[in-house]
Amino acid sequence: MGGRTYPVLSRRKIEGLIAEGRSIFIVNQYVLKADPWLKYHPGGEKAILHMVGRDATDEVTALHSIEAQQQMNRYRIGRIEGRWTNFIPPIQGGKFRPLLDDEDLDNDSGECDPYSTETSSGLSSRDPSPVFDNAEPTIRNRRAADGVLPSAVSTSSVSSVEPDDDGMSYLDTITKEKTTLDLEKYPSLDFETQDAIVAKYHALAQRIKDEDLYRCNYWDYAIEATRYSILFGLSFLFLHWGWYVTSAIFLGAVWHQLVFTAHDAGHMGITHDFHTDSVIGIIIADFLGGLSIGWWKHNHNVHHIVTNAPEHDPDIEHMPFLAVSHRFFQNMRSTYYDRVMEYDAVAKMSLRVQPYTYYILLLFGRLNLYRLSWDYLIMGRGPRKGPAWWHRWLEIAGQICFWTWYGYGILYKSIPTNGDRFWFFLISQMVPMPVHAQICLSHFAMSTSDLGPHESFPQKMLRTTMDIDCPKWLDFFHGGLQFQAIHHLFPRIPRHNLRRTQKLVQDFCNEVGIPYALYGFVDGNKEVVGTLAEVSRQAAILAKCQKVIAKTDDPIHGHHH
Ligand code: HEM
Repeated sequence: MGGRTYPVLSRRKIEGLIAEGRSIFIVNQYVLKADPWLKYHPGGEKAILHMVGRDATDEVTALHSIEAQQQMNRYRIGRIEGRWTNFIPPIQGGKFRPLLDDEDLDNDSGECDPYSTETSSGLSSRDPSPVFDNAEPTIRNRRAADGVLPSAVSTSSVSSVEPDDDGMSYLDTITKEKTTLDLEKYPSLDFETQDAIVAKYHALAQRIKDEDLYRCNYWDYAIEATRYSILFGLSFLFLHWGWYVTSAIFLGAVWHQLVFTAHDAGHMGITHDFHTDSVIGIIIADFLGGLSIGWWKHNHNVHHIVTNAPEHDPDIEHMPFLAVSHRFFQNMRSTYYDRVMEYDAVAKMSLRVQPYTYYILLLFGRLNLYRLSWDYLIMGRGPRKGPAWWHRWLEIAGQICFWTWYGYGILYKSIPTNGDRFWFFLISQMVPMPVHAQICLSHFAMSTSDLGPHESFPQKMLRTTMDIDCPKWLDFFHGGLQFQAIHHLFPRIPRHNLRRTQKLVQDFCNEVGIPYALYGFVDGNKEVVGTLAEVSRQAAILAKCQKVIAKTDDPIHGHHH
């Protein structure tokens, strides 16, 4: 296929194809159409849909093996000339104008004015829809690029807002304030700055390759396996002796540790071979832990692409129990779950107390994961065709195996009384709680603002993710999640190489002027609880606004001054 030449496709043509429902994105200046592949994609449909209309080069390179990238070449339908200006993908609400039969496409060379407030493909005089949603963030970026803030808002206080409507202007003000803070803190979104960041990110990727940081040292996993075996062994020994609580604690500790290796395997970060790492992941997650790695990957793949976007990232969608952004007060529609996340009475009550209930909820996190795993496997939400078709069946076998050894073997056969069974179950399920806290820690306190489609992949990852500073000897406890920002930049780097990668990433951040968020474990937790408390306060203010409106609107009790 190497020698094949592809036609240059104009921006207008690409827009028209997307308007027809085609899944088109750009990789290394080639135009790819993934329609026939969507059903087969091991990364799930949504991962691709979030890249439609965008230059996906960095996301695709970060998340795929070389073989997968070669396989992708089959879907090339053309190429582009010049720099691609990202559209907002349809799944994120972007609007695309269909091609008209008599439209003159030759007028469009694919070049565009990035700061045009019209569609950058150049509106034709017969344009059927002069209002073009995809232009909106361009307007915002123009302001950002000019150093003018998105709107004249003060960054000092949110409580000064008049409760003049149903509270929506209050929420808008917070959104603008948060966006303004990000625009001040992070490099400008103009093309020149973002392109320079991307060029340095590519240089960083090359350095990482040159230093052989993708090579997994299997001895590191021999140490992991030894640790897991000792913990498992102790759990069974204490079970045998009738020390049920102690046994449950050790079993919970194994699960806490196993999650990290399942995460590595899920990212193909161990052998880098899709099938081998998938089997490792299924053995660990399903056979030993009772959780579906397929469910987790389905979720996690999207999370890696639209990190911390309230409408799109399932990892921060925990309504009605928790909200890490005021934007969840707006009955937002989740594109991941395809449903409205209602801000209802239950949500209002839970959010009021969320800084206090946070850790308690995490204690039950694992029970929720069983529910989600079964839903995924029973409903067959994963790929049914393509290279990952058999994962579902191996996972179901894993679930049967898990409930045989854990449910029947331990809970029923080895433990004599119902009381002991209850405590064993509860304690073993709760001990892995720190892993849930560790997962939330990476993102909950970071920005949830949408800076539009022109923000580069590396900047977005670093703006939405934090790392945890810990001494080397504690690395086993954090299991690699302490290097989450680095992991988001390069998801396939083996976990045990992340500490070495950190120095390179720090240099990169200094060079391009992106702050690298690094907190101690305790401080990071304080940030998270602080964010939960802030959102909780915002909910209380909103409720107050709405009460005032309700009163003034009430014809009997209302009193207009
Ligand atoms: C026609 C286009 C595409 C093809 C042929 C393709 C192919 C593949 C293959 C074969 C895998 C399995 C893992 C591997 O071998 O690397 C995979 C995984 C994945 N793909 Fe794609 N892909 C395409 C487009 C995309 C796009 C546009 C995205 C969005 C960034 C994406 C995101 C992912 C993710 C997140 C995974 C899971 C990675 C993991 O398991 O760690 N893919 N893809």
